[in-house]
Amino acid sequence: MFNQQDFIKKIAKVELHLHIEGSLEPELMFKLAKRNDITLPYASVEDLRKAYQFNNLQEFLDLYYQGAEVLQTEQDFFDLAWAYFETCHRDNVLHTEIFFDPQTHTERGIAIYTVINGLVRAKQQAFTQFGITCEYIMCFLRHLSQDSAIETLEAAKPYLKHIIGVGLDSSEQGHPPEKFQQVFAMAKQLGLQRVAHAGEEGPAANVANAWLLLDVSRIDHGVRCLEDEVLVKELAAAQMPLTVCPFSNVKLKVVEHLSEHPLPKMLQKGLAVTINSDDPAYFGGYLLDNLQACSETFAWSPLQIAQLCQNAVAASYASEQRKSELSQLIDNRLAEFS
Ligand SMILES: Nc1ncnc2[nH]cnc12
Ligand SMILES: [Zn+2]
Repeated sequence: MFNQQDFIKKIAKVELHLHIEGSLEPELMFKLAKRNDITLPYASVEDLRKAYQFNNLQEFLDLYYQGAEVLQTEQDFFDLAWAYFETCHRDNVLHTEIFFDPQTHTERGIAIYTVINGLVRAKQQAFTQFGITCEYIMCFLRHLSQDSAIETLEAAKPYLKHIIGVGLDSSEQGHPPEKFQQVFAMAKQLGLQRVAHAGEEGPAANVANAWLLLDVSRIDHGVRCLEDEVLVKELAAAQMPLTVCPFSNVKLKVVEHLSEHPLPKMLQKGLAVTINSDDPAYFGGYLLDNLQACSETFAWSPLQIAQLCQNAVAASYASEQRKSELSQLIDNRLAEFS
């Protein structure tokens, strides 16, 4: 008998919106705290999990930055990324483009090479052991200054071969894309891809300005673009990829319930939607869980699910050869189940 959940598990998947610091599960947080002699303000893993109730993005970010403090050594960053790659392998996520936030660590005195070396070692092992391909996207924290972002870009220059692009994350309210125009222009000059969180909590104008002023090739979240009909038409016509994160939007109260998520409307308008997990350790599930829950809630057909997976392949920064392999794997799985 056709089992849709099994189909979603087995189909080749690509993730384009995942913060590695947001994949830090409470168990690993406690393990690293112990290893680094840090006392967490929670008595147990259960206590910590109970604290994961958020009314908005900022409440989440406060806990997320606090949690990241257990990350101190290259081995810690390796262990963090390795745990995520193991989940990818389990769930058949075959290509992933991972955000990391160097300023969260350099502000605490951790060297950028400590972060990057640990992440790169995990990526190399994920390829040799699991055949998973991965790219890293370095995000600037928008609550910090553009000067700090420029300093970060300068510090990353020796490691640019490990970084496919730059992104923009953290508090959207009060920190619009135009604040980072110069550093994004510098990143473009260096040949880096550009993406930005926009229209998550902030207005549709942030989506338009990220596109226009930062010259991004993907919008992260973008759900609030729906408030501007002209913009929606332009995004759809250009097939600008939107990396939508359904569980995140529910946990951060962008929407009250998954059933109220605007995903069906976004698809109906012809937007280039992809499904992603954002910060799975904090939001209750990985890419597979997001896809399975959405497919149940919105009664998606196997063809629709395969199309969403193909959207992620098309929007990825993988090589053309890798894209073609991934696309073929998706088609094969669909053919097998039809
Ligand atoms: N959902 C999100 N929005 C903005 N910044 C983030 N950093 C980690 N997760 C984020
Ligand atoms: Zn995000």
